[in-house]
Amino acid sequence: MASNEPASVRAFREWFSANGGSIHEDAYFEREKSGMGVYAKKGISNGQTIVSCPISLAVTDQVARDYLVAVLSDPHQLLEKWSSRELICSYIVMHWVSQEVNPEENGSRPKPLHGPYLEILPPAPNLKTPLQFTDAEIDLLKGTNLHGAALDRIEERSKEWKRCLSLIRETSQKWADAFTWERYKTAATYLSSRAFPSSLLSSSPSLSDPNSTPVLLPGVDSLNHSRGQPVSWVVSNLSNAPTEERLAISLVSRADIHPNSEILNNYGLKSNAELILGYGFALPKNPEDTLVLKLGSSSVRHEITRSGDGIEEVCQELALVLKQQLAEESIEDWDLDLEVLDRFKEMMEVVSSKLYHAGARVEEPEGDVQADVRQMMLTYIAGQLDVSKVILQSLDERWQKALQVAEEQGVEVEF
Ligand SMILES: C[S@@+](CC[C@H](N)C(=O)[O-])C[C@H]1O[C@@H](n2cnc3c(N)ncnc32)[C@H](O)[C@@H]1O
Repeated sequence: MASNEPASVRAFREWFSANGGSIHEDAYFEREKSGMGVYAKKGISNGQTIVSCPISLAVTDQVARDYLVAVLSDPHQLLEKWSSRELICSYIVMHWVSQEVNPEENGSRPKPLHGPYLEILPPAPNLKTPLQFTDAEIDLLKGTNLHGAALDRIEERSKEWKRCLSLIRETSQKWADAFTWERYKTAATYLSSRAFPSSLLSSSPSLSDPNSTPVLLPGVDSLNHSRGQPVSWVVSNLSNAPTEERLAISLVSRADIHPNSEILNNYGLKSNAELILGYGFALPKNPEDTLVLKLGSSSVRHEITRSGDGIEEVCQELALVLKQQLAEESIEDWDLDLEVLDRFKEMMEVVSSKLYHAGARVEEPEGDVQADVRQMMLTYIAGQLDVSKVILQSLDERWQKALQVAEEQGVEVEF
């Protein structure tokens, strides 16, 4: 219950309410493996606000830029070129840096503002995205699409960290020494696993604004995900004043919550690849799983779903490739279909075999592999294999149809 909450949560609650935030009186935080979970002391009825965060408490790229401009020497030109992620990650890391490095070194520089919020976030060892994977864990992904995606993610973040570090070093070598890769990875994981789109924070909120940037909303981001959980994110005016600064974003439950059950959010429909890369967890039998296929040197990326959407587009691309290879030669439609299906099947046999091998390696891993990471990978690979089975089954059905068409045209196809 609230009185048994960890000291960090009590300090967060104090900071949050002193700055205009509010948390439902029957909601309490409990420490768990992934960080915190939020639970209901008593039943909470449909339509009630669970948590409300004023926009003035949000961690935006503007808040981060203002702080960095104030503390770094001559930062203007460089900071202009930083992405929202670089700004926010650096701002987060500077909380730890400025706390650790001699206060005299910091002089009269302003302090970052979100300390009590960062204190309730999961510590680095509890984070499980590929940024935290050991080499052995990354290697286990070989043969899956996630292997390349994980390596790309690590490389991109590492480049960002080096760029940010070089500017920090111009101000203070001690700061630069404390501005570590480990800390930058932690900040980047906080951002990928908790950010909301900035387009939500307007008096006319939207989820599909291409200019949207990531924003952290303390408190609102404390709820775990449940697929399909009915919730609303509501933008309201705290004081009836028509200024954006007085806006707050609230999470409202759209279902009755039973006593002692977890209060959940809904992060939207995401595949396990997306959940692992950004959040560090996977959902068993996730209906949003897709298998990504690319043909040879083609740049087209096909995402095949569990219901087989996307298979037809791969067939069409293969047919185009085959027609180009045949040049002037004429070919019956059913014959082209059979060629396409043959090639597609060959490709899927390679994909499935790689996935089976990856699954077998994950079943009996070698080296430094954590049990929960191994389980997450097994869940991901099972989903990839499910989609590849859907594809193979669809190819068999298409094959039978093409044979039937050939037969109707009086052709008996021999193998
Ligand atoms: C926005 S935070 C949610 C609250 C979080 N548990 C905390 O400590 O603050 C997102 C993180 O919570 C965890 N999480 C959320 N939903 C989950 C779920 N359904 N299964 C496993 N972990 C989940 C993951 O570690 C994820 O990166």
